[in-house]
Amino acid sequence: MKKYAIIVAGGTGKRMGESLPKQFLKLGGTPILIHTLQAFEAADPEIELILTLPQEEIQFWDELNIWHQNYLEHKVVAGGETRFHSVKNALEHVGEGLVAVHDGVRPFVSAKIINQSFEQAKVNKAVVTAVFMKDSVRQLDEKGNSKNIDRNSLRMIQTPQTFDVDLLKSAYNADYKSSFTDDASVVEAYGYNITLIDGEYQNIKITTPEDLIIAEALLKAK
Ligand SMILES: Nc1ccn([C@@H]2O[C@H](COP(=O)(O)OP(=O)(O)OP(=O)(O)O)[C@@H](O)[C@H]2O)c(=O)n1
Ligand SMILES: C[C@](O)(CO)[C@H](O)COP(=O)(O)O
Repeated sequence: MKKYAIIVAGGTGKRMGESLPKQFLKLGGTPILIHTLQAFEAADPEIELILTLPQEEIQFWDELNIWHQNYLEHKVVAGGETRFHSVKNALEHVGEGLVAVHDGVRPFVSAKIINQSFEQAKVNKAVVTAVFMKDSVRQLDEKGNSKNIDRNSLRMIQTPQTFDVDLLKSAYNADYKSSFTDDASVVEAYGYNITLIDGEYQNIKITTPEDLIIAEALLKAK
């Protein structure tokens, strides 16, 4: 079965607070996004890679690739206003089979998780990686009062999120809603059940400045 991966990197990284979008910041001297693409290549070189980027950064990315001699084959697609719109644009370049959607800023995804996601998606069609909560959690009401929530009933959701292509394309025909923070929320709104599989704590999303410090440490420990 043909395998695709949409690597979403069409954001601007506001929470990182740098002028350069965070996906291009360096980790061990190499841009984060190159680490992420290499993780998919290492997992299975047959996976067809589709990368979404902000339109205004496409030329910069070409130059970065030449500078870092990164010759991994991939198709570049302009991103959209939100992650939802970026995935929707990328789906136009995906044929039949299975597709993993992965955040470009999660460079520590392992080959094991990528390959397990595709294997499980052959059976369950909508497979999402998740880890248990480590902290206690409380829910706020409208008055600002909080109450404890059983953390065993919660999961922290990661990517890859891997789907049957026809299912994901059908789900993405929906109009955008602000509750669509990931692909699972889009597919669930379409009426399909999500299968959770174990993710990995090291598969962090680099979002705010301290994540870069953690990422450098994770890279050294690899
Ligand atoms: N219009 C967008 C917005 C986000 N993303 C991608 O979705 C992933 C997860 O999003 P997030 O971490 O929120 O990235 P940003 O939107 O760039 O960050 P911020 O919300 O801080 O601006 C990132 O790899 C990001 O580049 C995308 O492809 N297109
Ligand atoms: C897709 C995601 O990484 C799953 O945890 C997350 O929902 C992205 O959220 P963000 O608000 O765009 O960072």
